[in-house]
Amino acid sequence: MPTLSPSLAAFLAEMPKIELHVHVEGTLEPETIFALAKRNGVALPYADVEALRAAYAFTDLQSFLDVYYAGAGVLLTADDFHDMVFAYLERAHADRVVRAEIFFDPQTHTARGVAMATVIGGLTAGCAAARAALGIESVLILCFLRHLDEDDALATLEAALPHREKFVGVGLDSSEVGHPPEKFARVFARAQALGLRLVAHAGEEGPPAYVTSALDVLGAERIDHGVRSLEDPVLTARLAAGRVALTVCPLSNLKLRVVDTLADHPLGRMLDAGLAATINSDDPAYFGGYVGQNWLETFEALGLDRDAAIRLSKNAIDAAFVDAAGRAALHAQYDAFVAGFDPV
Ligand SMILES: Nc1ncnc2[nH]cnc12
Ligand SMILES: [Zn+2]
Repeated sequence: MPTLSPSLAAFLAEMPKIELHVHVEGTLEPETIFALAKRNGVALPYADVEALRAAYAFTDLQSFLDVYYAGAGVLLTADDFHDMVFAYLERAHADRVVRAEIFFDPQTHTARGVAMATVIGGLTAGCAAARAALGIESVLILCFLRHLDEDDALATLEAALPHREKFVGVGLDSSEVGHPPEKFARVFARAQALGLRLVAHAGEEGPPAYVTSALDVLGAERIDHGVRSLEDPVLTARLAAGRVALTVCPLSNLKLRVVDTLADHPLGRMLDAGLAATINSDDPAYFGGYVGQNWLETFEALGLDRDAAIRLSKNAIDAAFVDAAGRAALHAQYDAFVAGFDPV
């Protein structure tokens, strides 16, 4: 594997970043899971931290989700949600993340009797605390679990409406294959009518046709993952022409066996095809690295250069759910970094 030049490594480490694809429940570190289990008197199906970590040998998306939902079962109080998102934002800040658009899975919690107000209230307070303490911006995106039925998603959206101002959009995650976007057409139409932004996981394990229907049936503005899009030239041309952002998560794809090695990752080919790809961490506590690590390992494995870093960063700024002034400020901040970067 080629090693990064010290100059490119420093550039990647120090540049301002935007994270558009991170599941807050996927930021729970094993030690935190055990600490919260103790604090809340929740029994875990793992003897200790080592046994839990040993379960992180995933073979596919479902093998990960089974462990991820078990881990999320320790979250009960608003403080738990506050502390989880604050810890993530602290860690992201250390990676020079200036803005994070954070997914949460309310059905994982409401199904266990945790109130929607507890989930959203705790997360919102944690984001506000991180903004005040660190200056990091963040917004929340409510995801529907696609292995559940659409009526459950509709009821979840209604239950969240008293907190409408606390999340900017909705997404679709969990087990992809066998749960096509079409299953969620009504709930996405309802979310759109409410003025919410729309994203969906598609083309992670599922076929390119799921990406097409996420666009056509759900009205998704960004595609989460979308790495299988390249298998369909018509879709690829459409995504490129429309500058549809794809929130790619390389270490996730490696851990969940979407690719055999990072050197096989399609990110470089996606950029060559003109796709508006971005780099993100997905579930960093489970996949061996936060967003900074995703940048470093991917650039090393694929031999990408500084121009690619600038394109990927600009793609993320263009895809962020901010107004025109906010976008201009993010571009200006990034441009100032590039202009002022002092190679080592
Ligand atoms: N990578 C992923 N794909 C689908 N659903 C998820 N939920 C958390 N991480 C996910
Ligand atoms: Zn994801």
